Amino acid sequence: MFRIVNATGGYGKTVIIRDVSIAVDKAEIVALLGRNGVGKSTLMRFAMALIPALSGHVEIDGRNAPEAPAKRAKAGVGYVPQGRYVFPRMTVTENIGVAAETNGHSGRLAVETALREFPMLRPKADDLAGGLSGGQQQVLALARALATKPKILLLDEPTEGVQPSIIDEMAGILKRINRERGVAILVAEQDLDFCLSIATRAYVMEKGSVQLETDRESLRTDKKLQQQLLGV
Ligand SMILES: Nc1ncnc2c1ncn2[C@@H]1O[C@H](COP(=O)(O)OP(=O)(O)OP(=O)(O)O)[C@@H](O)[C@H]1O
Repeated sequence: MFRIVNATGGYGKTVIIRDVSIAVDKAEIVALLGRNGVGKSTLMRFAMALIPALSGHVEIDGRNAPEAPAKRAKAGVGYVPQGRYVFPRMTVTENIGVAAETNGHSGRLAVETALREFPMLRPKADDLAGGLSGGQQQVLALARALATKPKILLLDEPTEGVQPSIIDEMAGILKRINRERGVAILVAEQDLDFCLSIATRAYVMEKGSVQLETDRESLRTDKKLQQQLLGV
């Protein structure tokens, strides 16, 4: 359903990712693992057309994805960047409404759906997003991405700076979204336990390339692999 094909790209003349290919099927949850700085975020930016492709391309349902980020979002790619980026001076409701309307959907319906799906946001609906806790902002960023009605969600380190109880809740939320809405998820993470709790497959990156594709069982049992590739 979603494929990154032979992706090569970086910043200016510096090539960071080389010849990376990744596929995520409809309604799959796939993890993108690797140590700090191996290029996970850069691959996510490539997938969202936020950096130019030196070579390679992205396919959605067998078709080449449009090159501009806004068009890619309309074609069904939802993206939550590392550090989340909600609009801090807008309320929770406004954040969700704007995301929906920018992508041609009803803001009112998106807000209703989000507050139903994420009870944690209900008491905060009229609060400024900048005043929420890290975990609440992460959930809001997720709600914003979902308001665009994506086929696939790209999540860049969603557990970073989020307290453990909310990480567990987030894992539950992602599994539910995946099951009930049929949204595929590609999640870049350093938190192996979180990935093991939600993803059935993983790609492991090293130095800008995919070194290994593996399944949950192998990741869970192969301690040597964990140490070698993730430093855990
Ligand atoms: N905007 C940028 N301009 C130039 N170089 C960058 C930029 N962003 C990242 N890099 C470099 O690209 C390399 C890969 O970084 P990237 O953020 O993609 O890795 P990562 O695996 O996501 O790591 P992290 O978990 O720390 O985010 C690093 O060497 C980083 O310094």
